[in-house]
Amino acid sequence: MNLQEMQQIRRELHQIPELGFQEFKTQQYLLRYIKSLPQDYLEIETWKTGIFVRVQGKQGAKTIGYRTDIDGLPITEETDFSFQSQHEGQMHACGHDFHMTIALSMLKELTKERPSHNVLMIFQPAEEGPGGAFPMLQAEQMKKWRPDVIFALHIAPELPVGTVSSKDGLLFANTSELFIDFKGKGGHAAYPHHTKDMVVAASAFVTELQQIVARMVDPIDSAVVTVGKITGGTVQNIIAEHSRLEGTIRTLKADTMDEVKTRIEKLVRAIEIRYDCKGMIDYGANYYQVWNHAAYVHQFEVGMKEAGITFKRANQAMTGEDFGYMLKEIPGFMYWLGVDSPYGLHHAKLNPREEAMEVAVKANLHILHNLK
Ligand SMILES: CC(=O)N[C@@H](CCC[C@H](N)C(=O)O)C(=O)O
Repeated sequence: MNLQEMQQIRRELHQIPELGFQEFKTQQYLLRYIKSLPQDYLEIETWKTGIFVRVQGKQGAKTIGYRTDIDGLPITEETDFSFQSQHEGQMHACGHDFHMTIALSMLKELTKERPSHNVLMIFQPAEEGPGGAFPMLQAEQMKKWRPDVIFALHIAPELPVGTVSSKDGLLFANTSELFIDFKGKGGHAAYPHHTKDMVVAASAFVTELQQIVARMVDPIDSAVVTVGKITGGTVQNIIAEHSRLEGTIRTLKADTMDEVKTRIEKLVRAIEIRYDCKGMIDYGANYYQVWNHAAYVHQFEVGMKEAGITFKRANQAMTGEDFGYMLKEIPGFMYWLGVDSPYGLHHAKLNPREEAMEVAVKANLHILHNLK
């Protein structure tokens, strides 16, 4: 597939971002394209809003899995693209439009040059939440077409086009979503002494929360707690009866995740006592760390040299990825693809350079044709 065709697909997908497990238009778009390819060696099966496509290899001794995520984020786009999101309040702000286009392009090339190994292309919903990788691993298709090795990529705004990056061992952190509701007693803004103000309770919680990382986690280890959203109250002169915090916890070690959660629970109990309210915690979706298998990262590094693509050793990142669940069961790796965007992941002006998709397809086909 040439760059022009990739640009067209990426831009069409960019206009229809959908949240986790609601990727209905996206699934239809992908299926339409996949069914337009020569079908001789393809088997296609849907799973919820995702898709499995199996390419029957010439020898078929081994199956290589490749996973792309397909969901968007609840962000209002602020780019000046002519192909802006048509779904209000939703945007492909994490590059999944790129990821899908790269996968379709790989598939087209595989139907032209049949691979030696079988290839299982996995179009996975809900990476941003609540997580599609874990349930997809339990799917029937995963049992009958189980890959022997699996890989995936993620765009990296801070790396130049033409560069890929990875490392053996831990690449991405353990993550857990965090939702906390505080319930108190509302009332007139002029009579605070008759109320239990949940805006004040939420504010105290957020301020104190950062002490968990600053003072309770070993500085040699690492953790992040971020509150990305606070809601509470109704109007300016009514004291809020309810407040809600939505955030995420990131840790390099699984044990540290347990420790941070215990500290959060203690802090919520302390807020309950201090502000005479009720605090309820829900950890939402948890993602297992992305742990790359050294032997495959090594093959990837060697392969990129052969393909004329710059390989850079990556640092560990506090991003999360439910692809970690796939790597927990199947050996393989994940890598960063340089896309040179002035705005980062999850930013309303994310603007990755489209030429990077050609680099990714070249890199991925090289892996598929050469992986041992
Ligand atoms: C690559 C990336 O940005 N992934 C997301 C995964 C979200 C996990 C979950 N919803 C959470 O917020 O904990 C990320 O935010 O790192």
